[in-house]
Amino acid sequence: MTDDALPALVGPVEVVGAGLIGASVALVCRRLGLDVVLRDTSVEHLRTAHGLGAGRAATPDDRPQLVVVAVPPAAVAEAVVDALHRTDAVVTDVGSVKAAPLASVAARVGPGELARYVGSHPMAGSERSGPLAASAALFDGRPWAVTPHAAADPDAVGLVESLVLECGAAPIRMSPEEHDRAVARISHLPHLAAVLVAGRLAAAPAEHLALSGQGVRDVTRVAASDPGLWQQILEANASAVLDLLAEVRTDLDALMTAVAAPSAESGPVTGTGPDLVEILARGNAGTAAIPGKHGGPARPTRSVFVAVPDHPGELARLFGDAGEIGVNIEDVHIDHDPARPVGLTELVVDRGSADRLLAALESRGWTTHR
Ligand SMILES: NC(=O)C1=CN([C@@H]2O[C@H](COP(=O)(O)OP(=O)(O)OC[C@H]3O[C@@H](n4cnc5c(N)ncnc54)[C@H](O)[C@@H]3O)[C@@H](O)[C@H]2O)C=CC1
Ligand SMILES: O=C(O)C(=O)Cc1ccc(O)cc1
Repeated sequence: MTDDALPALVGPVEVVGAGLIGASVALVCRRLGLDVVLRDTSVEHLRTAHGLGAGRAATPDDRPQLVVVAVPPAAVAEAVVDALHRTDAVVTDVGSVKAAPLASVAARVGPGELARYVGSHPMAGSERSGPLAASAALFDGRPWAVTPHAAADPDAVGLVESLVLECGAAPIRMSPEEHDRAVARISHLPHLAAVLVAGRLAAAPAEHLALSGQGVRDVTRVAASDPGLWQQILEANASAVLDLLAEVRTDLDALMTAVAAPSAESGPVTGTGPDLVEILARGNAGTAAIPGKHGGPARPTRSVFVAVPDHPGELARLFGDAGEIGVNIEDVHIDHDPARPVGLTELVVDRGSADRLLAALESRGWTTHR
């Protein structure tokens, strides 16, 4: 999707750092037919990204319209400064933290160069890294923060928003400082919560782990991410993260008191903190507050569980049937039954369509679980 009021992205686009995010941006730009120039300190990543069709190696004659810096957080400022010195292109970066790299860039370039720099941050990715994990569909329907500083050239901001739209994402403009407070809450704290829960599993007895279901997988998925990347992200946003961790420490104390407190049936509740149900209900309120896909209000969904035989083509048949029944699948998770050659597939659908989907799948011979 493009916006006629914004400057057109015509290329060449230079991508510095052809890993998960950089190679994904590059694949989108190649799909648009743009000339894409790749740079990476890793010859292997460069070769892999090129082999995936993400672009070609840079030459001294290249004159990019836009440079996208997609290197690890601690290397962002240096790579942005280098791109501003080396080219007359608009320069953006996709780093997970915005204020500290901007301060470092602003201290090292002239005003004309600084005007061409507009930071940004796609709220999409995965626990994997490197070009082999890249996908042109990575940013589809995702929010992408665009964080201009006060002296940014409006055309440069517009070009970065054009890139975001071309990637299928939704640009959300905010200041670098507000962005950093926001991601501390919706990305960095959730990451640390996942890490703490997953850390309790590392040395767990095998017979405990054998009971693992979808819940523990949902809560811990991002804890599989690269520790080096996350060390850099958390160090760059330490102040906002520490503020939230202090609040969580208070919450944890209240939770321990509430779990230890006698229930209403077995005796009077002592203390003045929230009781367990209040704490659990606050979790409900928090999950309901997360906007739905495409930034809209959260739409109520329900999960429909279907046993899918472990044979080639069965999943495609299930999706085909759901399509014929006319129900949109919002999300999908697959769990493997350790005891049987089936996958338990969770289809997340609009709450109003769930009963219809269940009945129609059952009539087509699928084994469902309510
Ligand atoms: N992993 C994720 O899910 C997300 C990451 N980000 C941000 O995107 C940036 C890139 O992260 P990923 O793509 O996940 O990492 P990655 O490790 O997959 O890719 C980084 C690439 O940069 C290269 N590189 C390192 N230093 C370099 C330098 N000085 N010059 C040129 N190339 C260099 C590496 O060889 C690698 O190919 C980070 O700043 C991260 O904070 C943003 C959104 C999501
Ligand atoms: O895997 C996921 O769900 C993520 O949330 C990935 C992610 C990692 C770092 C970011 O700065 C943004 C997104």
